[in-house]
Amino acid sequence: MTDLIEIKGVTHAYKTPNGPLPVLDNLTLSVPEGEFAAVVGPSGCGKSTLTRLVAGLMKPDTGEVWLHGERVKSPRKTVGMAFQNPVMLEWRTILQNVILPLEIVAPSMSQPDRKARAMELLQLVGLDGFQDKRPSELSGGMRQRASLCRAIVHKPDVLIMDEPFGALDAFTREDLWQTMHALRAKEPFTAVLITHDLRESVYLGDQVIVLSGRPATTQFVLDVDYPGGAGLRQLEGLYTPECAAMLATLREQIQIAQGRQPGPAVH
Ligand SMILES: Nc1ncnc2c1ncn2[C@@H]1O[C@H](COP(=O)(O)OP(=O)(O)OP(=O)(O)O)[C@@H](O)[C@H]1O
Repeated sequence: MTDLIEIKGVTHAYKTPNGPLPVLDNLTLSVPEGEFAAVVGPSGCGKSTLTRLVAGLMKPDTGEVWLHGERVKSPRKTVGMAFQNPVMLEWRTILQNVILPLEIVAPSMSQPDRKARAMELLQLVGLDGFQDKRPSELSGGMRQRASLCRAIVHKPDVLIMDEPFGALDAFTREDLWQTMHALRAKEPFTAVLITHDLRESVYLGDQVIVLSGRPATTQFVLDVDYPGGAGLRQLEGLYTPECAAMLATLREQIQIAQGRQPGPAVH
């Protein structure tokens, strides 16, 4: 499998009134095409900075970011993004919000084709019937579903998600995890997910990348061998000894990243 995202020896420091704040330190990682990478690490270690670099929203001080064999030097249209608080335009309907990236990336696409594409995704995430509502008429979970549709409507090379489920209650979050798997089964994409939730990282990730404390570097990579084999992952798999062992390993790595002695694992 070829690597779709390649981050090679990236170092970055923010300029602050108190001097440079080193955030990334010689960070190297790669995500093969079609894979889902979950990124975890201590709070403030530089995870969001990493997503901005991949999207081309900022340039690293040193090192290189490559996407699909091209060096990233400016914002990329071929990247879809979803955040914790989806920014939806209230004067547009849900359908019009989902269509928005197509208006920018595919201006020659006909209106009926745009609508058909958006409706296909809205149906897939269980939002058919809500396409004419305004964002404020939907629950937080529904808005996040619509935001995921908007992030992939233009078939981006890579979907970057920064804590997209962080503000949702536990049950809604689990529903969204399953929706994410359903979306990937329908149209595979390469994804980078920033999360603080280790269960989420294991349920969704093909690999879980643990970043060290700031300035972040790649401390550990877990290849997820999710119980149940190929096919849609079942939530029940999270309660198996295999998953418990993976979660214990990740928990230990996070403690190391936080500069703490790993404590006993709780199963
Ligand atoms: N534009 C900026 N200018 C100066 N400092 C910044 C800027 N953006 C982020 N920082 C600082 O850089 C560090 C890393 O920020 P970043 O948001 O990448 O971390 P994070 O791992 O995503 O954090 P969290 O886990 O809390 O979401 C933080 O200390 C933050 O305060």
